[in-house]
Amino acid sequence: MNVPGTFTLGPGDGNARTGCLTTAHGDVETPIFMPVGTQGTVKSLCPTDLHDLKAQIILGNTYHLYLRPGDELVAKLGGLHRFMGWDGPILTDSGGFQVFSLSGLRQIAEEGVTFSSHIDGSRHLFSPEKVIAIQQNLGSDIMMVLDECVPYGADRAYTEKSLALTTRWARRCRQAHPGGHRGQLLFGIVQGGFFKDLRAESAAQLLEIGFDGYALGGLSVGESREEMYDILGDATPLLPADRPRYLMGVGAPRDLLAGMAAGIDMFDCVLPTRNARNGTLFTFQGKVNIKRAEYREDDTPLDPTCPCYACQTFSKAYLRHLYVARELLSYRLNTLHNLTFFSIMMERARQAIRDGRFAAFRAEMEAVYPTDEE
Ligand SMILES: CNc1nc2c(CC[C@H]3O[C@@H](OC)[C@H](O)[C@@H]3OC)c3nc(N)[nH]c(=O)c3cc2[nH]1
Ligand SMILES: [Zn+2]
Repeated sequence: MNVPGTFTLGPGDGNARTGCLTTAHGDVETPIFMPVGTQGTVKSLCPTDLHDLKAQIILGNTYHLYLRPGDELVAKLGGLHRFMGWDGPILTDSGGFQVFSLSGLRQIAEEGVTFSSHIDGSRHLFSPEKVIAIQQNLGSDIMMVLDECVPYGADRAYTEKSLALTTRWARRCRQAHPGGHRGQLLFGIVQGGFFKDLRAESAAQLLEIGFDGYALGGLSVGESREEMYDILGDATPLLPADRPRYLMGVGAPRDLLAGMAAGIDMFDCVLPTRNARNGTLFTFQGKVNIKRAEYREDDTPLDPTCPCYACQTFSKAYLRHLYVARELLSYRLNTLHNLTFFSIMMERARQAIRDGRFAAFRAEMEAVYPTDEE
């Protein structure tokens, strides 16, 4: 078995590429979509469900798990893998994003960011050293550095100042986790807002520090699709080709396709799990809003080509009934299906890249997921 951090590139097609990332809990075939399991669970699913839908790696979140149940407790109970019963790879975000998006009363200083818990208002400090210690306690296979995800619309002066601090924090994270520690990998996060020269500066600074992988942060923060794609196209080639490239918080099917076309290897987004809970289901014939009256008497499966338990067992009429009745089973079946769709879509994308027909695959998918939609 390769040492954790080994990233072997497979066949490519244009800038799209396939690869294999070795982690301490197994290999990850890329490009990959990672289901979000913020509080130590992919909402409404068991680990066995995740294995059934061929999830290769899932996400946990430092901010949430630190506040509840506590990273020290999770460490005492054997780490996040044992705690949640998931034996595959886990990536945890540093919590930088959640501190800026969820908590109250934030103060940014050289030392780190001080914030109030969204749960009980208690005050906490996230320093680079602290978020590394938390992720080491959780035992995640891929850790993220502490960064400031610059808000959309921040001016150049703010972005520049934030970038300099974020780079100093990244350096401190690397010093706190020089590598090798139980095979836990550490990824840097490129910031720089929507200023291409600042993005280039950020990438160069992170490369000089040296990380196991590189993420594009500060995107999917409310910008237009063209603004995201503009930065994506410009910044991705600045990331080393021989290391994994991770686009944080992205995204819808069309955004995954655009990301892969630009050379991105890893994605995460709450879309499939969150949309499942509000009745929006993804199929290879397009999106289905299961609460619509047209499905009231529809005895056909959601997607006859889908191997998931929901599509193999129930009708649209039943899925609609569960949703309208707010039954818990609705969350579970809809989530099972949506994550199965994302998993199959990514498998088909990997095969299309290997076969040199990614452009055709992308066009086929965009025909049912048009770029002008929501
Ligand atoms: C949605 N758009 C978006 N999400 C983002 C996240 C959270 C993903 C994390 O948040 C949780 O999902 C909401 C997941 O835990 C995920 O873990 C990686 C980011 N995290 C960091 N550290 N830095 C960024 O610049 C950043 C940008 C994002 N843009
Ligand atoms: Zn299905």
